[in-house]
Amino acid sequence: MRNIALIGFGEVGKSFIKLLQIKKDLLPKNTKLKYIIKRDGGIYNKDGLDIDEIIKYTSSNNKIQNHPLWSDISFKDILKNKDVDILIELTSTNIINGEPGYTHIKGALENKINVVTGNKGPILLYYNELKNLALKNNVELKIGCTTGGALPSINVGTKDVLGAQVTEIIGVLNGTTNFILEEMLKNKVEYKDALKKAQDLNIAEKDPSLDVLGIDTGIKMAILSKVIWDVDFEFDKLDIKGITDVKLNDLLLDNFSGKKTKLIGRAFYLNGNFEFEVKPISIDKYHPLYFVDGKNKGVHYKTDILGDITVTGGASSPLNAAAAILRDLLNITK
Ligand SMILES: NC(=O)C1=CN([C@@H]2O[C@H](COP(=O)(O)OP(=O)(O)OC[C@H]3O[C@@H](n4cnc5c(N)ncnc54)[C@H](OP(=O)(O)O)[C@@H]3O)[C@@H](O)[C@H]2O)C=CC1
Ligand SMILES: N[C@@H](CC=O)C(=O)O
Repeated sequence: MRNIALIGFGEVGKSFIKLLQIKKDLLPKNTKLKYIIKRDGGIYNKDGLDIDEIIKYTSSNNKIQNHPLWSDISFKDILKNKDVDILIELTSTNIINGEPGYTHIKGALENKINVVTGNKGPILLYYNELKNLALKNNVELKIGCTTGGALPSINVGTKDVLGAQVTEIIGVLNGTTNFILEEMLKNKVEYKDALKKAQDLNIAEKDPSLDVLGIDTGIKMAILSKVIWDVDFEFDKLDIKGITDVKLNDLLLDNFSGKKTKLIGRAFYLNGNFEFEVKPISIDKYHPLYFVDGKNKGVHYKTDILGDITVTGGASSPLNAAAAILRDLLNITK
C-alpha cells in the first residue's frame, strides 16, 4: 500500500490528480492520496481522498477552500500524522532560498518519506545535501520533472549513459521561449505579444521573467550539470542571457538564410574544466536541436564512448509536467 501527500495544488498539482484518476490502474492497489495542501490550508482524509469527487468538485469552478474537508492543515501535519510514505512537492520555484520547497523536501526525507518534485529551487540550491539525506534515510528523491518536465533528460544523461563520460550538454530546455520565438516569426509579432500567448497556455512560469531572461534554462542546465558531473559553481555567476532583446527582424533575417534562433544552453566539463552559457543562438539545420519546435524541448549529450545522443520532445505544459511526476512516482512504486 502506498500513501501519498501532495503539496502545491497549482497548474501541475491539479493536472497530477487528473493523471492519478486516469492512470490509477498503473499504481499499486490501495494507493491512497491522503493530503492536498496549498499555502493557506488543505484537505485531508486518513482513509484516502476520493479523487473522482475532488476532480468533479474543483472542475465545477468550486474553490477547494470551500470543500467540506478543507481545514488549516499544513505540511507540519503530514510529519505529525506519520501516515504517508511519498510526498509530491509542487510548490512554486524560488531560487533565492529554495523555500518553501526546501523545508518540505528536507523534512520529508528526514522522516523517511520518499519525495517526487518538479520544484527546481531546492534542487538547484541543495541537491547534494538532499540527495545525501535521501541516501542516509533509505528513501528516494526523484527530480526528473525539474530538468525539462516531460523530456527524459536526467535519466538519459545518467542511467542510460552508464560507463560513458558525458563531456558536453546542449539543451533547448524552455518550452515558453522556444514557443515565443516560433510565434514571433509565424505571426510576425514582437516577443511581448507572443509571451502573452504562452502565459495564456500556462506554460510560462507565474513569474515569466524566469523564462524570458533565460533563468529557467539556466536552472535546468545547472541541475543537469550538478547531477551528471557533481560540479560546484555559484549560479549567480553563470553566464545567462535571455530572449528579451531578440527582435522580429533578427528572426526574419535568420529565416531568410535557412536558420532559426533558439535559446540554447551549453555546458562543458572535462578534467575539472567547466564552461557554461545560456544565450539565443542562430543555428542551421545541421544542429541537433534545429527541429525542436513549438513548446518542445531537447537535449544533446556528447559522450566519450557512446557517441552523441539527442532526445527531443516533451512539450511544456502542466499536464506533461504532471506526467513527468507520475513517471517518477511509478519508478518508486514499481
Ligand atoms: N508549469 C509547468 O509546466 C512546470 C512547472 N514546474 C514546477 O512545478 C512547480 C509547480 O508549478 P505550477 O503548478 O505551474 O505552479 P503554480 O504557481 O500554479 O502552483 C504552485 C502551488 O504551490 C502552492 N504553494 C506555494 N507556497 C506554498 C506553501 N508555503 N505551502 C503550500 N503550498 C504552497 C500554491 O498555493 P496557493 O495556490 O495557495 O498559492 C500553488 O498551489 C513549480 O515549482 C514549477 O517551477 C516544473 C516543470 C513544468
Ligand atoms: N516554464 C517552463 C515550464 C516548466 O519548466 C517552460 O516553459 O519550459
